[in-house]
Amino acid sequence: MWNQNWEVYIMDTKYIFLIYNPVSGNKSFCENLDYFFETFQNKGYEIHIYRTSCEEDFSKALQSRDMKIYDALIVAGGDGSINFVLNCLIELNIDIPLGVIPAGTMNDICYNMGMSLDIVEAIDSLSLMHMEKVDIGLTNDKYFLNTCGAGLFMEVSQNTDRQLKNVMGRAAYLLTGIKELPKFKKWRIRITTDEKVIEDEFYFFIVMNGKGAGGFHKLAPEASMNDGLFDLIAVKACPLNELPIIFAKVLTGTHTTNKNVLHLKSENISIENMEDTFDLLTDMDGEEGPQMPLKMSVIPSRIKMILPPKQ
Ligand SMILES: Nc1ncnc2c1ncn2[C@@H]1O[C@H](COP(=O)(O)OP(=O)(O)OP(=O)(O)O)[C@@H](O)[C@H]1O
Repeated sequence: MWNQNWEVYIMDTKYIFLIYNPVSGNKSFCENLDYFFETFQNKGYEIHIYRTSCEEDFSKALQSRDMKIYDALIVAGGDGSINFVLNCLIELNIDIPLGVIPAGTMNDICYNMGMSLDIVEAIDSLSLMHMEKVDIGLTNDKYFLNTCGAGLFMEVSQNTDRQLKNVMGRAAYLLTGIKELPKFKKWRIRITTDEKVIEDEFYFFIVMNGKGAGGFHKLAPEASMNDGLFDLIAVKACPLNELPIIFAKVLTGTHTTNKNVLHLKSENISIENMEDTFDLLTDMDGEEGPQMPLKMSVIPSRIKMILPPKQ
């Protein structure tokens, strides 16, 4: 078919659009580009490619072509890259199956969706083109696939230096987290769900669509990306010596019954800052999120993702 730019597309060719962030993670996706081409070409796909050089490029990539010709959009990058693409797809009203390659540092989104974190294995799995619809979250006017939160450790991802991430990987987040410990403070917030209102002092809260964040794979052990619900996990302002116990339990996913942990499920959650004197930055899928107050809703089965086939 002919598109507006007078480029020729052949009707029965299958097309994939690949957007990759060359600086995500340890930059290793670039070494796997050839394998990506080999795998998809062998399955009969023609590949069009866009290399990002800044945040604005995700939107530019999707606006600069007729997305209707593509059978799928694949993003190679970290959680931030995936989040930018998700937001652009919805803002531009583009309905296309989305595949993700775990080329970032933490890759929480890929992990939560059951993808292998090995890039070659992830490419093999994507090439099977098994698709499922998943829920997404909306906070104020921004969308997320995995998390939205604020408080202790929530700014670590945004505050970690890119070069440190490239060289040290996940350990870079750990270093930044340790550096941020002395700054943390308790915070009075009001949490409103469809069922209840809770006002208390907390160290942090995180609203989860998937099970894990920040490399903690069982942060919301009961969460599911297709149950139409959020899982909120919040740690109350308890004595400091109780925090290590909670974090140890987070590793095994047994923290949700701890007296200092609030866990609830809801379709809609609002969070208001009740402090007069300070506000906190929010985090959304590892990037800076919207300003408080936050009004969050689940949008069930909103996006078709390419996922590993169920065994
Ligand atoms: N070519 C580029 N050079 C520098 N920064 C870029 C480039 N392309 C995109 N970016 C920036 O990369 C950031 C997103 O990085 P991304 O989240 O994908 O990787 P990561 O931080 O290593 O992984 P994760 O979020 O999984 O820990 C965005 O802030 C975006 O603006």
